[in-house]
Amino acid sequence: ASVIHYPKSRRDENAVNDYHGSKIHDPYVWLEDPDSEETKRFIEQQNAITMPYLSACETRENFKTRLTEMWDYPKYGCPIKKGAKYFYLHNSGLQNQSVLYVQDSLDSEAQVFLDPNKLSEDGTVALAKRSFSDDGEFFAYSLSYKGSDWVTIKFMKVDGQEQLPDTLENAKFTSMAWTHDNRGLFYNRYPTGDKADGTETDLNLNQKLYYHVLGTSQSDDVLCAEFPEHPKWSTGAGVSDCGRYLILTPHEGSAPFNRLFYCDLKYQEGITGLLPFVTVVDNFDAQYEYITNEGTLFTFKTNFKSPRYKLINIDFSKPEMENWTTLVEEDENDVLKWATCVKQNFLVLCYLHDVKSILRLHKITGERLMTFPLDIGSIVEHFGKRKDSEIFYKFTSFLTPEVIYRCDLTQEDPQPKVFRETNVKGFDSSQYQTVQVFYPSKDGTKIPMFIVHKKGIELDGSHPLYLFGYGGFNISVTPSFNVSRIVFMRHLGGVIAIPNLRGGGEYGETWHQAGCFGNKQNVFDDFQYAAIYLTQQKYTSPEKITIVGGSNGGLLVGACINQRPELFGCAVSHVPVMDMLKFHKFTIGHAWTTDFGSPDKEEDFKWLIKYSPLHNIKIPESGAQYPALLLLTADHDDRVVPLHSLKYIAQLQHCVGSYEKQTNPLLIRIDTKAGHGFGKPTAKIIEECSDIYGFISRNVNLKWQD
Ligand SMILES: O=C([C@@H]1CCCN1C(=O)CCn1c(=O)c(-c2ccccc2)nc2ccccc21)N1CCCC1
Repeated sequence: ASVIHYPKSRRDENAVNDYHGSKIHDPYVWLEDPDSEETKRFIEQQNAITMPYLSACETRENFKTRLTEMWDYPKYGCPIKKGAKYFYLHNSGLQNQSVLYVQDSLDSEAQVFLDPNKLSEDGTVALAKRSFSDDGEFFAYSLSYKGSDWVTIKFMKVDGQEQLPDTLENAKFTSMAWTHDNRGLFYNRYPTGDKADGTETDLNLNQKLYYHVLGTSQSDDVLCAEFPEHPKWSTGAGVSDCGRYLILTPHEGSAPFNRLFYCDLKYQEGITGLLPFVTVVDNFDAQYEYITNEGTLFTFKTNFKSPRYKLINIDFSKPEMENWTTLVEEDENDVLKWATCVKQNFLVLCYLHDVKSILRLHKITGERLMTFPLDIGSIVEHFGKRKDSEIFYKFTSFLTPEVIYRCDLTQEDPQPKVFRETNVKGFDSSQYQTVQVFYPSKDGTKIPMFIVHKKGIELDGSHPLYLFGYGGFNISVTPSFNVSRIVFMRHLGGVIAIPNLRGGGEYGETWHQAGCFGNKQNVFDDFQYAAIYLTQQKYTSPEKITIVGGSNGGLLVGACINQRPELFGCAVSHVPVMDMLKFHKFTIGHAWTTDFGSPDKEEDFKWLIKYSPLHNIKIPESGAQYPALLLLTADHDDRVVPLHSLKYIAQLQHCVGSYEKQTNPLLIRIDTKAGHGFGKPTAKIIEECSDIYGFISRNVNLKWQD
């Protein structure tokens, strides 16, 4: 492979920080300023070697052509009923953004209601959240620009699809909850500096709850809740199904724990200032998620003394814990993922059983009525409200694009029916198979893993393998349909492996905690032992393995190539967290201490310094080298700011780039008008995928198979 000459970048040898007595160098600290000429030049120099390298990958164009063809299939969201109309998202195939349609009934002519593609020529304006007033008269929606977490809230009158002038800026991580008198809506805002466009790295603190009265200007919005003594708290709020109560559930971090307050809006003469809240739960020991209420009797989904979650009832007329009752007990194996009340007195509950979805119908009084028939896979979307008599849900799996089911609960024995089913032209799922295995990690813990591949392959160690991991924040990696992975299997002979690493939510809060704080190394071990297992079982061999992860999964990749470079031939790390000593200093990074711990605490620092990717780069022992590495980030990523990737690649190229055995490339791709991933236009996704699989093919020596 041609040796790459990496740009030389300034190292500030005076930049040293003291952490609990340890002196830690930070030579690329100057890369933390996104607006400096030096940082901009660094980015230009890196892209100047990366983009030509990626364009030269010979399979790239084949991959892009085939990916574009296969991607071009219609995608639908579940219909949602608002007032007397139905609304649903639809993408004809290659549109940059999905379009919101409206129809008077499920089988009547649909019209475009809101087309985000009209809001930018390159598709970088995305529709984030949607919120209809309870009677469906008004519609609020938030727009995200260039991939940033910042959103602008806009309003429409549904009849006549009339755009209203109201515009709310500086919202982020925001609720959008209408009062049932249609007078206005609750939302969240952060105080901002002079720039809040997603390229700034300023900390997001002191989120406040406001009430916007329709027809007024944002400067008149009413401040309803704030916690000046707790700057890290979020102030997300919701309005109860009956419209009478405002439920406030502050979070302090990313863990499934929140406080619980409410305000009885009935006794508010309008909303004119800070609201009086009644405290129900005043600690972060558990999560309480509003499901529904009947008068003062409230149902919550909780992990209080139930790590796999359960449903409880709290009567707000006597909210003390000793009066709480259990409506649906915690299951002894399965994790309760969501619950919704439909048709007044039914509950639909969705569980995860060994990483596969299960859907059940219960009476509102708790007892189970039936389990819906369902294939092996995931329920990824659902819609059904207390006042509706039907529920829609979307199923997907590794080899099933998507099926939307409708279940009409007015029937005696309700049977779900296929409402919409999409096929991908040129893809014959019968040629492939999915298996689930349970392999031992370093400490012997059995870890579930899905393996997807063409039927009939020889287990001779010859197959290129795409190993994807996440492992944190209580997020479950469940089966999903991914066209680029289908192309990798179909045209590059690839095998896909998805281990469900500790730190995720696959087995509830115990599984999550097993990958947090001082247990974080379990996540890296689980991933490394997945590669060892797949090599031992002769699916593949080390030089043919590509490990892939994004965000917290990008940290996983960074840590694993530092710790065990000899296990993998290639690595792709998307928008990763790499500086574990400073992550809490930028944007919303402070909320991640609930998984990572805090560098400001001595005990936590001791764990963090041991695996922090930026601080554990070294020449591999015994003649090994780093896998071929492609890092990806973007200028408007304000979830995980690009400085993590910039500092990591600078340090890696400096320490390892000129090591004579390091013939694998160590590259970074910095995109523009893009962010952490949410809302990315189809065109950008296809370009990025083509670059990634071209990079993998070139470094794992794959040939295109027609
Ligand atoms: O993106 C992430 C993690 C994991 C998934 C969600 N996530 C987040 O950081 C979630 C971002 N996020 C928040 O952090 C908070 C919040 C605000 C103030 C106080 C507490 C929480 N509220 C949110 C509300 C809606 C959507 C996202 C929200 N990471 C990037 C890398 C490491 C973790």
